[in-house]
Amino acid sequence: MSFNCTKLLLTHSQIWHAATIHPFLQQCKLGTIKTQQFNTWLLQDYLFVVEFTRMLGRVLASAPPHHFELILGGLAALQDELTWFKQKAAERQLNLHTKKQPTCTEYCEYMHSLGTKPYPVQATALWAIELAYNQGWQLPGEMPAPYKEFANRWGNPGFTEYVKLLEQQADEVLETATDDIQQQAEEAFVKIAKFEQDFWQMAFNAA
Ligand SMILES: Cc1ncc(C[n+]2csc(CCO)c2C)c(N)n1
Repeated sequence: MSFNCTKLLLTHSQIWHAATIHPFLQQCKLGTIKTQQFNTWLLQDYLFVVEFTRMLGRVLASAPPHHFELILGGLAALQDELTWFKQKAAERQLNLHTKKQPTCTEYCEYMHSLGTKPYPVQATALWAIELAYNQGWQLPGEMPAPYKEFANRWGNPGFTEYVKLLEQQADEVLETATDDIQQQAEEAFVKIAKFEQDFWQMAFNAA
Protein backbone atom coordinates (compact mmCIF):
# COMPACT_ATOMS: atom_id res chain seq x y z
CA MET A 1 0.00 0.00 0.00
CA SER A 2 1.31 3.43 -0.84
CA PHE A 3 1.91 5.98 1.87
CA ASN A 4 -1.14 8.16 2.33
CA CYS A 5 -3.68 9.45 4.84
CA THR A 6 -5.73 6.23 4.80
CA LYS A 7 -2.63 4.30 5.73
CA LEU A 8 -1.98 6.62 8.69
CA LEU A 9 -5.54 6.11 9.95
CA LEU A 10 -5.24 2.33 9.62
CA THR A 11 -1.79 2.12 11.20
CA HIS A 12 -2.74 4.30 14.15
CA SER A 13 -6.41 3.44 14.51
CA GLN A 14 -6.25 3.10 18.29
CA ILE A 15 -4.74 6.48 19.00
CA TRP A 16 -7.02 8.08 16.41
CA HIS A 17 -9.98 6.51 18.14
CA ALA A 18 -8.86 8.12 21.41
CA ALA A 19 -8.49 11.47 19.64
CA THR A 20 -12.03 11.47 18.28
CA ILE A 21 -14.12 9.50 20.77
CA HIS A 22 -13.94 11.07 24.20
CA PRO A 23 -16.28 11.31 27.22
CA PHE A 24 -16.41 15.08 26.63
CA LEU A 25 -18.15 14.57 23.29
CA GLN A 26 -20.22 11.66 24.56
CA GLN A 27 -21.52 13.85 27.40
CA CYS A 28 -22.36 16.63 24.93
CA LYS A 29 -24.45 14.06 23.11
CA LEU A 30 -26.10 12.98 26.40
CA GLY A 31 -26.57 16.60 27.45
CA THR A 32 -24.74 15.91 30.72
CA ILE A 33 -21.56 17.89 30.10
CA LYS A 34 -21.10 20.53 32.80
CA THR A 35 -21.24 24.19 31.82
CA GLN A 36 -17.79 24.72 33.27
CA GLN A 37 -16.37 21.91 31.17
CA PHE A 38 -17.99 23.19 28.01
CA ASN A 39 -17.01 26.80 28.65
CA THR A 40 -13.42 25.78 29.30
CA TRP A 41 -13.35 23.97 26.00
CA LEU A 42 -14.95 26.94 24.20
CA LEU A 43 -12.45 29.48 25.51
CA GLN A 44 -9.41 27.31 24.98
CA ASP A 45 -10.58 26.34 21.51
CA TYR A 46 -10.99 30.00 20.55
CA LEU A 47 -7.39 30.58 21.61
CA PHE A 48 -6.40 27.49 19.64
CA VAL A 49 -8.20 28.63 16.48
CA VAL A 50 -6.38 31.99 16.61
CA GLU A 51 -3.08 30.12 16.45
CA PHE A 52 -4.47 27.67 13.90
CA THR A 53 -5.22 30.66 11.65
CA ARG A 54 -1.57 31.62 11.79
CA MET A 55 -0.61 28.02 11.05
CA LEU A 56 -2.84 27.96 7.98
CA GLY A 57 -1.13 31.14 6.78
CA ARG A 58 2.19 29.32 7.02
CA VAL A 59 0.80 26.27 5.20
CA LEU A 60 -0.25 28.59 2.37
CA ALA A 61 3.26 30.02 2.26
CA SER A 62 4.70 26.50 1.79
CA ALA A 63 2.09 25.15 -0.64
CA PRO A 64 2.36 24.73 -4.42
CA PRO A 65 0.09 27.19 -6.31
CA HIS A 66 -2.42 24.52 -7.35
CA HIS A 67 -3.16 23.95 -3.64
CA PHE A 68 -3.86 27.64 -2.97
CA GLU A 69 -7.58 27.56 -3.76
CA LEU A 70 -8.52 25.13 -0.99
CA ILE A 71 -6.24 26.72 1.59
CA LEU A 72 -7.44 30.23 0.74
CA GLY A 73 -11.02 28.99 1.13
CA GLY A 74 -10.11 27.66 4.55
CA LEU A 75 -8.46 30.93 5.54
CA ALA A 76 -11.48 32.94 4.40
CA ALA A 77 -13.81 30.67 6.41
CA LEU A 78 -11.72 31.30 9.53
CA GLN A 79 -12.88 34.93 9.61
CA ASP A 80 -16.42 33.70 10.19
CA GLU A 81 -15.21 31.00 12.56
CA LEU A 82 -13.41 33.48 14.82
CA THR A 83 -16.41 35.86 14.81
CA TRP A 84 -18.69 32.96 15.68
CA PHE A 85 -16.46 31.86 18.58
CA LYS A 86 -16.54 35.41 19.93
CA GLN A 87 -20.34 35.40 19.67
CA LYS A 88 -20.63 32.08 21.50
CA ALA A 89 -18.32 33.35 24.23
CA ALA A 90 -20.32 36.57 24.57
CA GLU A 91 -23.59 34.63 24.87
CA ARG A 92 -22.03 32.75 27.77
CA GLN A 93 -20.46 35.89 29.23
CA LEU A 94 -17.00 34.44 28.93
CA ASN A 95 -13.88 36.57 28.86
CA LEU A 96 -11.79 35.71 25.78
CA HIS A 97 -8.74 37.35 27.29
CA THR A 98 -8.02 34.22 29.24
CA LYS A 99 -4.70 32.46 29.68
CA LYS A 100 -4.04 29.38 27.64
CA GLN A 101 -3.89 26.22 29.69
CA PRO A 102 -0.64 24.23 29.37
CA THR A 103 -2.19 21.65 26.99
CA CYS A 104 -3.44 24.41 24.70
CA THR A 105 -0.08 26.20 24.86
CA GLU A 106 1.80 23.03 23.95
CA TYR A 107 -0.48 22.27 21.03
CA CYS A 108 -0.19 25.85 19.74
CA GLU A 109 3.59 25.76 20.04
CA TYR A 110 3.61 22.52 18.12
CA MET A 111 1.52 24.09 15.34
CA HIS A 112 4.05 26.90 15.21
CA SER A 113 6.91 24.43 14.88
CA LEU A 114 5.24 22.85 11.84
CA GLY A 115 6.02 26.00 9.86
CA THR A 116 9.62 24.88 9.32
CA LYS A 117 8.65 21.37 8.21
CA PRO A 118 8.39 20.24 4.58
CA TYR A 119 5.03 20.94 2.92
CA PRO A 120 3.85 17.28 2.88
CA VAL A 121 4.19 17.24 6.68
CA GLN A 122 2.21 20.48 7.00
CA ALA A 123 -0.50 19.24 4.61
CA THR A 124 -0.85 16.03 6.62
CA ALA A 125 -1.04 17.95 9.89
CA LEU A 126 -3.68 20.31 8.51
CA TRP A 127 -5.82 17.41 7.33
CA ALA A 128 -5.47 15.58 10.68
CA ILE A 129 -6.45 18.63 12.75
CA GLU A 130 -9.58 19.23 10.67
CA LEU A 131 -10.50 15.55 10.49
CA ALA A 132 -10.30 15.25 14.27
CA TYR A 133 -13.15 17.75 14.64
CA ASN A 134 -15.09 16.53 11.62
CA GLN A 135 -15.19 13.00 13.02
CA GLY A 136 -15.23 13.91 16.69
CA TRP A 137 -18.39 16.02 16.44
CA GLN A 138 -20.06 13.68 13.94
CA LEU A 139 -19.52 10.25 15.49
CA PRO A 140 -21.76 10.63 18.59
CA GLY A 141 -24.79 11.33 16.35
CA GLU A 142 -27.48 13.99 16.77
CA MET A 143 -26.76 16.21 19.79
CA PRO A 144 -29.26 18.18 21.90
CA ALA A 145 -29.24 22.00 22.10
CA PRO A 146 -27.03 23.91 22.68
CA TYR A 147 -24.43 21.39 21.47
CA LYS A 148 -26.25 20.62 18.23
CA GLU A 149 -25.01 23.89 16.74
CA PHE A 150 -21.41 22.93 17.48
CA ALA A 151 -21.82 19.40 16.15
CA ASN A 152 -23.40 20.68 12.94
CA ARG A 153 -20.69 23.25 12.43
CA TRP A 154 -17.97 20.62 12.05
CA GLY A 155 -19.98 17.53 11.24
CA ASN A 156 -21.90 18.97 8.29
CA PRO A 157 -21.46 17.50 4.77
CA GLY A 158 -19.77 20.66 3.44
CA PHE A 159 -17.08 20.48 6.09
CA THR A 160 -16.70 16.74 5.49
CA GLU A 161 -16.11 17.53 1.78
CA TYR A 162 -13.49 20.16 2.67
CA VAL A 163 -11.65 17.62 4.82
CA LYS A 164 -11.75 15.07 1.96
CA LEU A 165 -10.15 17.62 -0.35
CA LEU A 166 -7.47 18.33 2.28
CA GLU A 167 -6.81 14.58 2.35
CA GLN A 168 -6.45 14.51 -1.45
CA GLN A 169 -3.95 17.35 -1.34
CA ALA A 170 -1.96 15.68 1.42
CA ASP A 171 -2.03 12.32 -0.40
CA GLU A 172 -0.79 13.90 -3.60
CA VAL A 173 2.40 15.19 -1.97
CA LEU A 174 2.87 12.25 0.41
CA GLU A 175 2.98 9.63 -2.35
CA THR A 176 6.12 11.13 -3.87
CA ALA A 177 7.75 12.34 -0.65
CA THR A 178 11.03 10.84 0.55
CA ASP A 179 11.01 8.17 3.26
CA ASP A 180 12.29 10.73 5.72
CA ILE A 181 9.49 13.17 4.98
CA GLN A 182 6.89 10.40 5.11
CA GLN A 183 8.22 9.49 8.53
CA GLN A 184 7.95 13.09 9.67
CA ALA A 185 4.35 13.17 8.43
CA GLU A 186 3.60 10.03 10.41
CA GLU A 187 5.13 11.55 13.54
CA ALA A 188 3.03 14.68 13.05
CA PHE A 189 -0.13 12.60 12.70
CA VAL A 190 0.55 10.70 15.93
CA LYS A 191 1.45 13.88 17.80
CA ILE A 192 -1.73 15.60 16.68
CA ALA A 193 -3.85 12.61 17.70
CA LYS A 194 -2.33 12.78 21.20
CA PHE A 195 -2.82 16.54 21.42
CA GLU A 196 -6.46 16.17 20.39
CA GLN A 197 -7.07 13.60 23.11
CA ASP A 198 -5.29 15.81 25.66
CA PHE A 199 -7.35 18.83 24.60
CA TRP A 200 -10.64 17.03 25.30
CA GLN A 201 -9.26 15.79 28.60
CA MET A 202 -8.16 19.29 29.59
CA ALA A 203 -11.73 20.56 29.17
CA PHE A 204 -13.23 17.47 30.77
CA ASN A 205 -11.04 17.95 33.85
CA ALA A 206 -12.58 21.38 34.45
CA ALA A 207 -15.52 19.74 36.27
C1 LIG B 1 -8.25 21.43 19.43
C2 LIG B 1 -8.85 21.58 18.10
N1 LIG B 1 -8.50 20.72 17.13
C3 LIG B 1 -9.01 20.84 15.91
C4 LIG B 1 -9.90 21.83 15.62
C5 LIG B 1 -10.47 21.93 14.25
N2 LIG B 1 -10.47 23.22 13.66
C6 LIG B 1 -9.44 24.08 13.75
S1 LIG B 1 -9.79 25.53 12.96
C7 LIG B 1 -11.27 24.99 12.46
C8 LIG B 1 -12.14 25.84 11.62
C9 LIG B 1 -12.24 25.39 10.22
O1 LIG B 1 -11.05 25.37 9.54
C10 LIG B 1 -11.50 23.71 12.93
C11 LIG B 1 -12.72 22.94 12.64
C12 LIG B 1 -10.23 22.73 16.65
N3 LIG B 1 -11.09 23.78 16.46
N4 LIG B 1 -9.70 22.58 17.88
